[in-house]
Parts: sequence; C-alpha cells; structure tokens
Amino acid sequence: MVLANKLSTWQTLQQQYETEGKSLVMKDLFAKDPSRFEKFSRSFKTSNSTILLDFSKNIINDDIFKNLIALAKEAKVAEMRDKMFSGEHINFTEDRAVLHTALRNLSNTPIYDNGEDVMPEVNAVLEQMKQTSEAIRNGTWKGYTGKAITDIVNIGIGGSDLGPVMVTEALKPYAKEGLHAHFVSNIDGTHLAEVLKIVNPETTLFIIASKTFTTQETITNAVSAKDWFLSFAKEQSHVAKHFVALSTNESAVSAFGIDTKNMFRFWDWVGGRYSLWSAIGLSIAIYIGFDNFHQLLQGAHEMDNHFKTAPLEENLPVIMGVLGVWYNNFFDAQTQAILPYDQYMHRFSAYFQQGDMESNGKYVSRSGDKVQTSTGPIIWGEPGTNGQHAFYQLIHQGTKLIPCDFLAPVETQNPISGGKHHDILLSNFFAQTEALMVGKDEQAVRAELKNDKSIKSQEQFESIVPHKIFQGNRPTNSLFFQKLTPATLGSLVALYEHKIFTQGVIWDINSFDQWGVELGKQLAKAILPELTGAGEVKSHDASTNGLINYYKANKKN
Ligand SMILES: O=P(O)(O)OC[C@H]1O[C@@](O)(CO)[C@@H](O)[C@@H]1O
Repeated sequence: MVLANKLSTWQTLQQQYETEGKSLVMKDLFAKDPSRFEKFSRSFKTSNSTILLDFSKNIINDDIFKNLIALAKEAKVAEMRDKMFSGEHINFTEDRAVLHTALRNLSNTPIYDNGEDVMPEVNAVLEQMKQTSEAIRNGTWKGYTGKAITDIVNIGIGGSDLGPVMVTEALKPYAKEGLHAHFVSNIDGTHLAEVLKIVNPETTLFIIASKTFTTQETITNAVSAKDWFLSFAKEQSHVAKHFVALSTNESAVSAFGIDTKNMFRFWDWVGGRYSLWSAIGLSIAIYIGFDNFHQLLQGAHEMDNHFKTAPLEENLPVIMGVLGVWYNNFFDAQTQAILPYDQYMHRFSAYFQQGDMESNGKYVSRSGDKVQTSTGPIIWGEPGTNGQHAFYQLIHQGTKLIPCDFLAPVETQNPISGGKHHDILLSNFFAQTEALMVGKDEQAVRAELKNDKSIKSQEQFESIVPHKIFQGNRPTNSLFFQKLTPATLGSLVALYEHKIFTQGVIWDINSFDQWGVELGKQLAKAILPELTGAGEVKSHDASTNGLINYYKANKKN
C-alpha cells in the first residue's frame, strides 16, 4: 500500500507532464508517425466478436505510454487483480471478498471464499433463475386468476436497479414480444404510482431487489406494491404467485412475507454496483431470456480472462485505466464523459455513475491516510448524437479538459432507410473525435470566413474570428464493437469494471465499500419523524430548521 504520488513512476510522469506531456500536440504526433493508429489501438477478440479500442487520439507518446503502464506495474495492479480473482478479502473495511467475477465464471473453476468453493451456490441460483425465467416466458407461471405474467416490476435502487435498467434497455432487441419490464426505484411515490396505473395485478410479477433488504426506498415501495396488489387479490396466499425477492438477507425476506422458495440468493461478496450478474439480473433473464443472459455472462467472462492474462500494455482495462489517471491527475481533468453512439445504450453512462463514483469517490487510502492526489472522476454522458446538441460546445471550446470515451456499433440493430441513419450516426462518431483532436486554427477560420456573405465589414470579420477557432488537442478513446449483442455488452461492462479497479489500485483506495452513502440516510431517518411531529423544529442548523419548518407550515397532505 503506497500513496500514488509516492510511487517513483508517478514522479517520473509528473516530470514528463511538465517537460513534454502538457505541450504535446496530437495532430503533430499523427503527422510524424503514420502508424500511430496501429500502434495505439488494441483489438479484443471474443468467441463471437471483436471490440476495437482506438486510443491513438490521446495526449501520449511512446515514452509516456510506457511510463503509464509502468505506473500500473509499480502500483501492483496485477497482484491486486489476482487477489481479487482468488477471493482474498480486499474489501477490508467490510472484511469481504470481491467476487462479482465468480458470478460469470463459466469455466466453473473453483473459487474459494473463506475456504469454501462458491461455484456450487452460484450455479444453483443460475439454475433457479433459468427455471423461473423460462416459466414466466412460456406462461407456465400463473397469477392468482390463472393468467400468465405479462409485466414484471423490479423494485430496487442503486445497484439493484441501474444494472437491470441499463441492460434491459441496451438489449431491447432481444426482448420477448408482449412481456414488459418496469423499474421502480425512487421513494417519490410518483415512480410507483405511474407503474401501477399501467399494470394488471392478475398478470404482474413484482421483483423486490435488495442486497440488504433494508433499503428504505425499496422496502417502502415494496410494501406499497404489496398493499396495492392485495387490494385486488385480497388473499395473502396469492402473494407467492406475484412477489419474488433477490437478496442476501433471508430473514428480512421472510419477515416481509415473501416465501423463501421465491427468494434468489446472492452473497456479501457481491457489491451492489457489481451485482447485475447475480440474482439481481433476474429481470434481465426474464426479459431477454436466460440464454441471452448467459451470453451476457459469457462476454464478461471473456473480458475477465483478458484482464487476468493479457500483458499490461495489451490489457484494455489497464490501458483505459492509466489513460484516465493521466488526465485526472496530471492534466487535472475533473470528469470523464462516456458517450455511446447507440440509443439502446442511453443508460450506460448513468450506470457507471454509480459503478465508478461509488467505487472511487474516496479520499482515504487503504492505509487510512488521506490521499495526496485526486481520485475518482465525475462520470457523465448522454448518447450521441444528442449530446452534440446539448454539451459538446463546452467539450470543444470550454476551458475544462473533458476526456471522452466514444462507443459505437459497426452494425445497427435497426438498419432502417437502407442504413442511411447508421451512416449518419457513424459519420458523427468519426467526426467528433477528429474535430476534438484536430480543432480548427485561425488560418482555416479566416479562409472560411472570407466566403461568408453575412459578414458586412472587416471589423465584423475580425471580431468573429477568435470565436470560431477550435483549439483541438482534446483527448478521446474510441470503442468500436461489431454489434450490441448480449456478449459484447457483457464484455464492455466488465471492461469498465476492471478499468475502475485499475484506477482504484493506483490511487491506493478501497473501491469496494461505500461508507459515504450512510450519513445522509442516518440524518434522513432522524428528520422523518420531525416532519409529522407537532411544533417547530429547532434541532438542526438554521437552514435545515428553516426548510423543515417551511415544509411543515405549507404542506397540504
Ligand atoms: O441492494 P440494496 O441493499 O437495497 O442497496 C441498494 C443501493 O444502496 C447503496 O447506496 C448502498 O446503501 C448502493 O451501494 C446499493 O446498490
């Protein structure tokens, strides 16, 4: 355990940034080295597809790239990786292993936690998920009036929601006709109310997804959903046909009133934000079918094997991880944009807001000391081309450096109008990274403006020129995959998981606990009873008291 800035390679990189890194101009590097694309691209070949990572549009040269890889080596990324895969309790503040990779360990090699091979239980739950998803999809699972299930409602939040939402949206082309998936996460009654307006209690399965089965939003939503259901079904015995639970907490599930035979277990070594591969993925398996869910696992498993075995300089998660560190820590970039040029991936960035920021949004190192470097970036993004009409102005001409990941499929799932739409989409995918790298200099702007008839005077001409210059030299990665299939999505998600892991090791932080989410919950629990209690609240600071009392004075219901 060494603080990142104490690593000798870190100090080498700091010097390299000062002496050359911050002055590198990518378009000049391309001009000097015609093989730059080949040199700084890697292909990840799976059993049925390829993912191309083009990282040539980054502010690096051979020497900087070599030192970035050396940084991962000195930080012992490989050693910590091997500890993770082998079940060591690297999540030391919770004394837990980190074994989401075991959930997709299709090779079935034994993986031990506390001396016990976890694979038999993992496989048993997968079999239970297979049986249940097939029974729902083929209509043999009947509701209390004997009808098949037409709607599933996943009630969960954070990692018990974001993964199922992202994957069911991304893999919508693989969904079964006539089977609808809904997701309720927010405690805001609107979220549940809007779903209950459109589902039929006779044909709806509620999936209560909660690792702890204590999360206030989820349990409150689940109780309200059960009350709603029983207002139609009347008998408690019907609950078993319409409610299942995904959790590690058997006693809480049973206390809620769900039969434990309708419980799909997972374990404390599955982090919430890494749990879509577990029982939490039941809504995915029902929606796209278990075979496609298995393909998702397969894709992730192949990326795991790549991460485990590829030399660091060939290792896609390591490459993306160290590039992110280069900008986050040496260029002082505060955010990382994830821009999928695929509408089906519209929740991909949101998913990794939790995945990345809940993992690496830490300021205390593994040794307990405060870190002396910046850690996790702010993750954000929207699909292309929509983002181009929303925030690309800042990315192109703002004062902040925004490293961007661009992702796109070679093949669309919807080749409408003879593929014209996809060509236009991809022309933008290619153009944006080119524009961000090359920019547009004053000479080009002047040449262009010469032909602009709307300019009436030389003064007007001169006043516009500076505003139309693009500095360029803004770094991007391009991830180009054949088609957004379950396996490819699985590989992409695992790629980002391991990128996050790589960065957490370099920053010497524990990426797998999340103590930072607890204080807000604690204070909310203390405030809740004050909202209905009589009289003015005086137990907080003036602002919090003021807001609470304003609410109490003005609330209508
Ligand atoms: O699955 P559960 O236990 O209901 O937790 C939901 C989410 O709440 C957290 O904020 C932890 O409290 C996330 O880490 C987690 O994914």
